[in-house]
Amino acid sequence: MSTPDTPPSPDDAPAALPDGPRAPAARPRLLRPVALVGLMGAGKTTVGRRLAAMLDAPFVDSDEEIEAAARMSVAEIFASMGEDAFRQGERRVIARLVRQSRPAVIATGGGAFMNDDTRALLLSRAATVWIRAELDTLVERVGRKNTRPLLAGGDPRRVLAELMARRHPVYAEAAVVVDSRRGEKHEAVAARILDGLRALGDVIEEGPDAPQSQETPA
Ligand SMILES: Nc1ncnc2c1ncn2[C@@H]1O[C@H](COP(=O)(O)OP(=O)(O)OP(=O)(O)O)[C@@H](O)[C@H]1O
Ligand SMILES: O=C(O)C1=C[C@@H](O)[C@@H](O)[C@H](O)C1
Ligand SMILES: [Mg+2]
Repeated sequence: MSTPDTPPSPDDAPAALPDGPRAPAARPRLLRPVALVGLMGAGKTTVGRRLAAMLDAPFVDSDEEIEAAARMSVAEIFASMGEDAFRQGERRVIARLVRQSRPAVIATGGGAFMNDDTRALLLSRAATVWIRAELDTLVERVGRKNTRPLLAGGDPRRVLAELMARRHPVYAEAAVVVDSRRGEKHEAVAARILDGLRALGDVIEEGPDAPQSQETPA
């Protein structure tokens, strides 16, 4: 115990209470929107939701936003108004989403990045991430749901292979490329995207207690 004429010793400091209340660990914070691009089945929607939760950021999906605005499913929009009308709606929706005041994780529709205007906008205002997956993986994943108009009535493997040949060189313009491998959990893909975003340097602000990269040095 220290007295008024003895300086306090470090031992006088209150003992750390291991089980006492602590400030909650601050999460990394998003400074710019993140736009996920890639083919149908890559995981833009399902991985994107996990990534947004890790960043405590809003999650938005351009397909879901278009559906809400049109009060129709993507398949119904394609059937009743055609693909061109869908693409115009997609361009407008994405332009709105990247300008939201609070940066969000945006899952874009698989074809959105192929539009020159949308791609230019995303490359200038968002951190773009291509979630890349092999053909076999995509074919297996899209087989779980039959709501994708571009795959309706055709052979999904053939259609996806054609889209892959056309789109991969364009998706490759994204700032970050992350492979989504078969058997790897959504969370693992989201964590690697977070590492990629950190490496860009101007997308994530670290909280004081934010967990550091999961990557182990080679
Ligand atoms: N890493 C993963 N591990 C296991 N399943 C996955 C993974 N990523 C995606 N999936 C599954 O693949 C399917 C398609 O994923 P998702 O809907 O997220 O793709 P998408 O890129 O949003 O496709 P679309 O462009 O058609 O909207 C879902 O059933 C999802 O759970
Ligand atoms: O790859 C595409 O062109 C598409 C992907 C989906 O996200 C939807 O936007 C729609 O089914 C078209
Ligand atoms: Mg999706």
